[in-house]
Amino acid sequence: MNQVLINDTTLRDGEQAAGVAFNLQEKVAIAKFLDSIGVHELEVGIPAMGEEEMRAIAAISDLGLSANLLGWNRAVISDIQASLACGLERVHISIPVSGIQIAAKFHGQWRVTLQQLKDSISFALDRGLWVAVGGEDSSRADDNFLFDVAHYAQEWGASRFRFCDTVGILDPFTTYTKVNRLVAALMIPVEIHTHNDFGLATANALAGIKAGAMSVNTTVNGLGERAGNAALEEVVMAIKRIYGFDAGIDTQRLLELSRLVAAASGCSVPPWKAIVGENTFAHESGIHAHGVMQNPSTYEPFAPEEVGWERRLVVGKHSGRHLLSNLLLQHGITLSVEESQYVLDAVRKQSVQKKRSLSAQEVLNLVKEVRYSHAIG
Ligand SMILES: CC(=O)SCCNC(=O)CCNC(=O)[C@H](O)C(C)(C)COP(=O)(O)OP(=O)(O)OC[C@H]1O[C@@H](n2cnc3c(N)ncnc32)[C@H](O)[C@@H]1OP(=O)(O)O
Ligand SMILES: O=C(O)CCC(=O)C(=O)O
Repeated sequence: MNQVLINDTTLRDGEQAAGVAFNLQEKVAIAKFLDSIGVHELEVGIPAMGEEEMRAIAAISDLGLSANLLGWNRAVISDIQASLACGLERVHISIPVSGIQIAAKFHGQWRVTLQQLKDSISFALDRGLWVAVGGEDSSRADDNFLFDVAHYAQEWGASRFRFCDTVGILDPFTTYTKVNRLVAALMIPVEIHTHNDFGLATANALAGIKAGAMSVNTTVNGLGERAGNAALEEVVMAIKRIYGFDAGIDTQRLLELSRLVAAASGCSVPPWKAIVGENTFAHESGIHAHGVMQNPSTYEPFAPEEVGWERRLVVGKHSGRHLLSNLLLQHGITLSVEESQYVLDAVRKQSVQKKRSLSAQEVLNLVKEVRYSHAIG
């Protein structure tokens, strides 16, 4: 792996998640943050949506960020005009490539589809824009037709072709095969765009990269249409830690970024969410906590600080003696083996009642109660 460009689409596909609506300030703040941690490219929105969206995109365009900025467009001249009016220098032009999409959007008239693509690419190029093309629903397209469209896009002057698994129906093996063939057939770079309908968006994004895609679409927290997209934090950490490739992103700020997008989108992150979920570096189970206290690598794939977290050891239903003693020692308390077992039994009972792990103070209260009942009992 020599190069992987991260083209983050939180501000476009991320915002397409039902119910998510960023305002101008939020869009600007997210764009600035992504840029500041080294994300290479940002798909900043859809100018054709109208004046308000155009104002937000123009405001991002005026920031003078280091990241390349792309506006998303249909193969429609007025969409490209809207992108130009925002001051963008790069456009992504999307065209459906599967039979099902062409039937629904172009009454099955694929020649008309291609003509619209040709006209919009040439309109954009004539105005000095850098052009990328997206094959919407590439994963369900007839392979020969997909190749034809990609070749035409290349011939007509596009600088990149996006392979889209629009409804998230591929697995990593098929993604690899399909993307690899496309990469081999084209001179221009291929980008991989995946969806999470079967929970495979990140795995498929990695398969696309392994197959030779030079750039990958991500969204923060995996936000996006339906079940979302490949998560930025997952893709960046997976290529860093599994493939040993550093994409140049400041990973220590991934948690802060996740929180910014969670707040702006109103979509909270589940505790078990990879990389940024609250439980990713929390240990409660006795066997795990015992191991982590000896050596954190026993149960952590990398150090929490690498993504902005701190490790948490919490006492709860599954905890054991070692974790309990560790907590109590910090408060100057040592228990006998027998006392520890009484306290652990009480912790289990209370955790089940409260349906959570316990705070340090709650554990200390249980210690007092156990000691008192045994003193008088
Ligand atoms: C897979 C994806 O994520 S694609 C991106 C999806 N994102 C969005 O739709 C969010 C932003 N969209 C919008 O704000 C609106 O849909 C707009 C402004 C783009 C268009 O709005 P409207 O003119 O009201 O049309 P509407 O959304 O109802 O229908 C889409 C139209 O675009 C056409 N269309 C869809 N994709 C394409 C394409 N890639 N190229 C050309 N035309 C297309 C449809 O055939 C339909 O055309 P019609 O109006 O002639 O029947
Ligand atoms: O860029 C494109 O062509 C469509 C991208 C997209 O959001 C998708 O296919 O899911």
